Amino acid sequence: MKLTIIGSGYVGLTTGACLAEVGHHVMCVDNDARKIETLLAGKIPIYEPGLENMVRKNVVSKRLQFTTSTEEGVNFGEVIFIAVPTPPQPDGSVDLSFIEKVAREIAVCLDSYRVIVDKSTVPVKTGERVAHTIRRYAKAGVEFDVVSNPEFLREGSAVDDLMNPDRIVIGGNSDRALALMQKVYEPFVAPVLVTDINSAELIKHAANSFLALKISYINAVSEICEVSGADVEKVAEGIGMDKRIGRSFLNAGLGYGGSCFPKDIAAFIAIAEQLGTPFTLLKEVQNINTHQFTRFLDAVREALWVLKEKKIAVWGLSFKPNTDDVRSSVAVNIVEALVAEGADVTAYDPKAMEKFKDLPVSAKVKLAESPLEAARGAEALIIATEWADFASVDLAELRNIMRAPLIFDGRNLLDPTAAQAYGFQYRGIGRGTLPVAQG
Ligand SMILES: NC(=O)C1=CN([C@@H]2O[C@H](COP(=O)(O)OP(=O)(O)OC[C@H]3O[C@@H](n4cnc5c(N)ncnc54)[C@H](O)[C@@H]3O)[C@@H](O)[C@H]2O)C=CC1
Ligand SMILES: O=C(O)[C@H]1O[C@H](OP(=O)(O)OP(=O)(O)OC[C@H]2O[C@@H](n3ccc(=O)[nH]c3=O)[C@H](O)[C@@H]2O)[C@H](O)[C@@H](O)[C@@H]1O
Repeated sequence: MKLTIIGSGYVGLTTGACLAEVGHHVMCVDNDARKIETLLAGKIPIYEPGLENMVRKNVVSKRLQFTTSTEEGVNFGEVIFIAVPTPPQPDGSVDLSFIEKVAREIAVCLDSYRVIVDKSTVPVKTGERVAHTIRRYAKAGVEFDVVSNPEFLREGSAVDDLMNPDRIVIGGNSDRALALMQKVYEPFVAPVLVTDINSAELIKHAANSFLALKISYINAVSEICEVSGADVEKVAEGIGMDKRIGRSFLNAGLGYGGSCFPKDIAAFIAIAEQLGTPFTLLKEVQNINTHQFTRFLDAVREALWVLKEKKIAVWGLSFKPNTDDVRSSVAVNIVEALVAEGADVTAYDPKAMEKFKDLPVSAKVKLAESPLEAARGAEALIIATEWADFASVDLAELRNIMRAPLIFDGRNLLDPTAAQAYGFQYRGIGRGTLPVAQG
């Protein structure tokens, strides 16, 4: 089939590459001319395992094309996916101006029947608005349908998530559109759930909010573990062994970050509020997330007494491992907080340092070429992202090059007993009452 994706960012590019990989002909559109130039030059603007090879291969076979022209894209695809940003507004509600603009842009180019698919994460009832907008701006008599097809990929494992999805959700009310959507997803081995548009839109916000709720739940438990001398890793294992609960998304840490959870939870709260059904549980999910971050920083302050001029190493800048994405990264928030208090921060990340350099705080942070170089002479080490490389660092060498042996492991990456055996004072998250000296 011929498919078009409008918005060649994280979701658009990975989805486009995977749809081409399974045999479709895909045209990715973006109004950022530099991004399209980069892609046309064979470079990938994001780091995602497996993506670069997949894009190259499908560009060579001409199944994947790039353009800045929406008109070209609308003429090309029978199905047109919208994958543009849906950022938060200051009050948490969703800024739908990108979606509305694309709807108008598509409308004026429509000449014959197209299925317009919303893949961006949008509030319930957005599909109805998109359909009205297209109807208003399109030539009289042109036929089209609007479908909701939310995306569930995770950054860092996007290719695998797209190629082997747990489910494909298609929300629509036209048999013609649903038949074309079934054809799009025919090559994938995954259950397809067909719903109305509103339910499909709601599934996305409800799923992300539930995952965030799981994280906040275990983070709240981690605080109880700390004061009671229990180990959250064991507690998570024990509750996760119940198949009804499951172990995934029960990793206690610094709280959830990234370009999706913080904005989507805020959005769902705003959506519920607007519908007159306040979702107070999710406000508590947010509160716990903030509290988890604050109490981690408090523990650092408590141990170091004064942060000003203290040399602190931070391992990890991306919001999670296996990505170079630093959008709403908790690791970056930690760096910002340390810098604001005058600490002398040296950071290292295997993939995210280039993108970190675009952030204002980077002007006040030194970047190292390896985890050990970042830790040289440091009075404390903070592990902010759980990159696998960090777990294999030689602890004896680390102990030798640090000025003071303090580790704050915000991701429970290291084995506390091993760290202590090498003379470190180790503080993880929810890992009993391991002491950290004061002053
Ligand atoms: N990043 C993720 O892991 C996931 C994101 N989502 C959702 O997907 C949507 C897109 O997110 P990302 O891909 O992360 O955003 P992104 O910011 O990486 O990409 C969006 C792209 O759209 C382009 N764009 C904006 N307006 C345009 C227009 N009028 N015409 C053509 N291109 C235009 C931008 O230049 C940008 O390249 C959001 O709603 C997000 O919540 C859903 C699942 C996963
Ligand atoms: O809508 C989206 O954009 C996507 O949001 C998340 O994916 P992503 O943000 O890429 O990454 P996650 O693996 O979910 O991690 C999000 C945050 O939660 C944190 N997290 C995750 C899991 C966990 O157990 N503990 C924990 O603190 C991570 O460190 C990270 O800061 C969802 O997992 C995807 O299903 C969804 O498609």
